[in-house]
Amino acid sequence: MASKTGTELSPTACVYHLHLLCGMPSINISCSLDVHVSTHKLGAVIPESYKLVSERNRCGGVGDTCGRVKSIAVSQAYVTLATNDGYAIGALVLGHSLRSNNTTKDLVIMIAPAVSEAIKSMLESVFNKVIIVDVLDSRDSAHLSLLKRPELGVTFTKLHCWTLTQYSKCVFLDADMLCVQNPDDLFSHPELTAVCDIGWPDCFNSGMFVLVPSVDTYGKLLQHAETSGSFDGGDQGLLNSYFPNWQRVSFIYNMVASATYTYLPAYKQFGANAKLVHFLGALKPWQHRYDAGSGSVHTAPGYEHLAPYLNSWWALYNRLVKPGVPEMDLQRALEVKSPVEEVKEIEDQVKVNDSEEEHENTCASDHVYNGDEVMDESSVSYRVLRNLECHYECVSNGIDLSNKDRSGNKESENLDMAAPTESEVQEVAQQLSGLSVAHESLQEGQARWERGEPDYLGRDSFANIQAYIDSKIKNGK
Ligand SMILES: O=c1ccn([C@@H]2O[C@H](COP(=O)(O)OP(=O)(O)O[C@H]3O[C@H](CO)[C@@H](O)[C@H](O)[C@H]3O)[C@@H](O)[C@H]2O)c(=O)[nH]1
Ligand SMILES: [Mn+2]
Repeated sequence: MASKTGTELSPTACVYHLHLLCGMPSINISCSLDVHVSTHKLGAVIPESYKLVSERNRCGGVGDTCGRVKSIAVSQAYVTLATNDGYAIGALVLGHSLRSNNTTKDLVIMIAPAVSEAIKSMLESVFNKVIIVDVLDSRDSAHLSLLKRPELGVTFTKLHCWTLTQYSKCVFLDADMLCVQNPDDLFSHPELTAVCDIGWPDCFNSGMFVLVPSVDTYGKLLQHAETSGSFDGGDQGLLNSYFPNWQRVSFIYNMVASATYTYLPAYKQFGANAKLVHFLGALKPWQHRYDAGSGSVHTAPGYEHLAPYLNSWWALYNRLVKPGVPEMDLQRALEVKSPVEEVKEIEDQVKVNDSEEEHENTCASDHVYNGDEVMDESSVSYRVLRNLECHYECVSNGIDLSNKDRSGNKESENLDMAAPTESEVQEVAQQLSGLSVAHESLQEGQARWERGEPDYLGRDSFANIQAYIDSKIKNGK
């Protein structure tokens, strides 16, 4: 607990003070504010009506024995959000990971009424406060569909964190984050401090941000949402347009796990400093399959680089969360959502070709990913991307496709498998906006990388680079 002494209380400090004094929900804080904002100073007599300060109040120390204001608790908290049981499980692991890294801050979770009783009581054992909030929804399907994440409208609910005026400062954390080192030094930063978004670094990623709760800011944010909306349909677009002068802190405070492989040397150099890891994207840690036999996570293809973090997440989950939640509730909470169902279906359908020789000459991957999504095998997009991926892998394996007759050999047979028409290719390339490479040579790939274009297909993943190096070594090149 930090405390402030010897100065006149600022209006905001008074708000905290009153919250601390009025630890009882029956007190209507808002109608008391006007009086106390202007009259309370350190040493001032606390009116009878507010002598409710209790020894049990964890912030404590606000009044002396004569009922005078002695100090003002300025407590700080990490805040997260879970509108359903799945994210609540994520939040439980996040909470444990913060505690196991010895945070000195309070932990607060905002939940929607949809969170089940069993999981709610588990949350109460980990978080200092469990607050039930109304779900705010942007209902902006147009923008959200650009993000391909229709479910993210509810992330507007995050805005409620500005109403937590009993805290002088908060750090909001997405429920899909994991603390790997103590990040408490974040609290020395002002509102609004955050980390660059990896997709558009002029924007911040709203998975972690430092905020100063204020009913006034909350109202203005809601107003901003109403008048200007959000350019991405979620909270991130709204917050970025409301806080254009945000301050940047290091990527280690919101290390987007899926980005680590796009700049591997930097990851190797700085990755060990990470304090908060963020499993951004459609497939969350609790949606990966954990294999109790091997004690490790079966990472979906394309997510292999996340294995160390996913294993840490599952270790905490297995040790501290799973034993405390009834099996039935857990099953419902971890109910695998569509992306994983699709992964399983595709995995079951695909016959993995183990033959070493065939492996060299044909495509190594069994699935096609567009970013986070596993695609429907029958779709045009699937066939186009499959074609691109086959091409890439043949190139990676040192197979020169440029002079081959596409109908007369094995690798080209594979390449042309269900080959899409030219217009289909164009259509999908357009859909992927920015991915204009139909068939890419290594040089083109390098140029794309140097232009900083997003690696939608994960072509530059470490696994692919390694396969390429291995094939070169094998071929003595
Ligand atoms: O149904 C939902 C969806 C989200 N959340 C909460 O909102 C957060 C954000 O959603 P998430 O699925 O983690 O989004 P990201 O994949 O991280 O996507 C990005 O885009 C979102 C929408 O702008 C931002 O909220 C994120 O911070 C940003 O990282 C979650 O962690 C939860 O805390 C829920 O409680 N219920
Ligand atoms: Mn997130």
